[in-house]
Amino acid sequence: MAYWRWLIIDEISMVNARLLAQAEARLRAVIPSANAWKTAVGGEARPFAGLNVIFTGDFHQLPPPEGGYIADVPARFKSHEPGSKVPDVLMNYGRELFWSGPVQGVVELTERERCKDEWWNEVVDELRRGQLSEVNWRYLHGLPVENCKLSAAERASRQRVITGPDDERLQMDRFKHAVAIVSNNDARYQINKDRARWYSQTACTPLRWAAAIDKASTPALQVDACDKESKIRWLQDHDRDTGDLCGMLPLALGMRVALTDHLDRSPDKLLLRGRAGYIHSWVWEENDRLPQVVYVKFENSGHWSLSGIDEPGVYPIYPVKRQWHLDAKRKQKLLKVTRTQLPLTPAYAMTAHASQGKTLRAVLLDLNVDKRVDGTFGTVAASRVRHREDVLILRPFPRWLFSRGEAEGPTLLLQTLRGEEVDWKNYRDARFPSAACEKCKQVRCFDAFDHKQWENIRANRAGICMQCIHGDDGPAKRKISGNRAKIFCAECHAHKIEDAFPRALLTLDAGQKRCLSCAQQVRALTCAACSSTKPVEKFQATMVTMPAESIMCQHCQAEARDLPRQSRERWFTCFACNITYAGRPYQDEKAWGKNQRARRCANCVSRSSRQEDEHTCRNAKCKRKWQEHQPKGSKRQRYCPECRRK
Ligand SMILES: Nc1ncnc2c1ncn2[C@@H]1O[C@H](COP(=O)(O)OP(=O)(O)OP(=O)(O)O)[C@@H](O)[C@H]1O
Repeated sequence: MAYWRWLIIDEISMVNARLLAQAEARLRAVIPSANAWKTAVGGEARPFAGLNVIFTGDFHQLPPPEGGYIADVPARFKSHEPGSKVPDVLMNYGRELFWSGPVQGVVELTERERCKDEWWNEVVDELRRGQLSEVNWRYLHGLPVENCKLSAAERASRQRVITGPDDERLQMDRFKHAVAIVSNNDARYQINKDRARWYSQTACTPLRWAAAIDKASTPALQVDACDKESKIRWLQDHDRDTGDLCGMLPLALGMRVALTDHLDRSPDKLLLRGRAGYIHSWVWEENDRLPQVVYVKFENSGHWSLSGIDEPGVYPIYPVKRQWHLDAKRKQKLLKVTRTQLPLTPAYAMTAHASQGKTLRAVLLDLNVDKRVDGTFGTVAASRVRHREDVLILRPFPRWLFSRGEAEGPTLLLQTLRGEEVDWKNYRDARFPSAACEKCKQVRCFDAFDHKQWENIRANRAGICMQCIHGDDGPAKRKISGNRAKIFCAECHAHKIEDAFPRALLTLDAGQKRCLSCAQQVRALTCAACSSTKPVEKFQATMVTMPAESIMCQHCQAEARDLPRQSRERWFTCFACNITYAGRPYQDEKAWGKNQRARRCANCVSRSSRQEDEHTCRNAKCKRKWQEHQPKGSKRQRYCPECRRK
């Protein structure tokens, strides 16, 4: 390692930020300081100890399942508050290697070599951008497309979603052994077992099950979860949780299997994890749980052959021992189990993560995935083949799953690596609107205000941050779980999140909406009651956040309040904020005449009028509201103090 000069890391999108940080630190620790390239002119160690590192990959492909995505925007670009806490230091360090300088330069490959099918490449591109078009979605499903001028043959070739289990294309040779690409390991494990059974039936060859032998360590034996039923359950868990060894491994002669571990790294054989082959033969006594050895003939194996085995490309696979933990999610893992099993799995299904980087002869896709699955699943799974004819989609899928837009992190990272200027202030304003707290006067991000206070700010009124309300003991931030879709501001031409807009201005048509910071810059307003344009000082602060037809100057407000109730056709006083506006309330005609609570302005319409620590009595005859602080964890009182006494 002391003489290494180059390090090449492929599929960088799947390397997690924490692992990259650990690798970088390790290199600096092990490479001797005597190496001239390790230290810079100033004497400090260079990143990666001065090695030349080449990263290859595409950040618009799948992110790592855990450990932090390198292409996620680092915390320092998101926060308005200098010195705010970084959630995971190691993860942040790994990200910064890419975002702040050590990675210099980027080379972009723009030509597609794997697939020359123009239409399929167009579909893959749309999936990559998270903008699958309606037309292509309809073609994939074989649905009619308006004004389609394609030939019947072309349209048929574009229908990749199968019509059902009887679809003739499933009987084609290439799809009989084709691998199914799925989104998670549970689905992969189940499909592998089902298709192994199906293979043994269609090939008329007996299916045998190799059952893993699990030996629990003493600490594991002492916990309750180590009884007989649990051991049977372990055999059903998928192999990623159990040391990459299957619990029940179906085996049949001629069945397609893949390695779950690196077996032989010699350059002629390269029997690495994921390498597929067919079961050639085995040595397996009738009553044994496991075979003594399974011989696998590997695909594209060249001409090597082992001594004692005549047929080229055949390799003996023996059972191996691997350790796994019952408490794998804990930091200090204690409950160790040792499993003995063959390092093989049926090669009929793989996760999209495992497929990334591979070129496959034919694939079966399941695109009807959970909405939490990363949007890039589609592009990774669909781009493994050379022609559209090599893909079949197993069931219909909704278009919205792949039309949720592309992740912003990879695009911004690419801009940064290209050396382009990124407007970080604009980025922060669009995603993390901020405001000054009325009490401490510090500019805080919107999640530092509770919902009620932020609603005040959205209506251009004063708001107090959570820290000033609760002190150091209370929560400093609230959890934001709203819609993160961006809305276009007609004034500053930026796409911003909903929280950056006054609630009232969101009722306007698209193209007329104005964000809060643009609304605050308005210097003159026109009163809808007297039609005169006056400086903004002549209006209440909240008027800048209202649509033109609701704006009323202070003079007209005072006049309106002196008028009799009957004249309220042209103005109203909001029940929640007690401000008089021109026009009619946001509520529908029927409600506003009868129910004064419904008489709310567009800023207050969906805001709860519930006070902090306010409760409504459960007693149907009482329904009284009372205020009482009920700490978390204590028994919740559902009846008011008076009903409790009764
Ligand atoms: N210069 C080339 N000439 C001909 N074919 C090529 C060339 N480069 C790549 N290919 C073909 O494209 C296939 C995919 O290439 P490669 O694995 O390098 O792509 P990739 O960019 O890593 O894709 P991904 O990251 O999506 O897996 C190769 O298996 C090869 O068949």
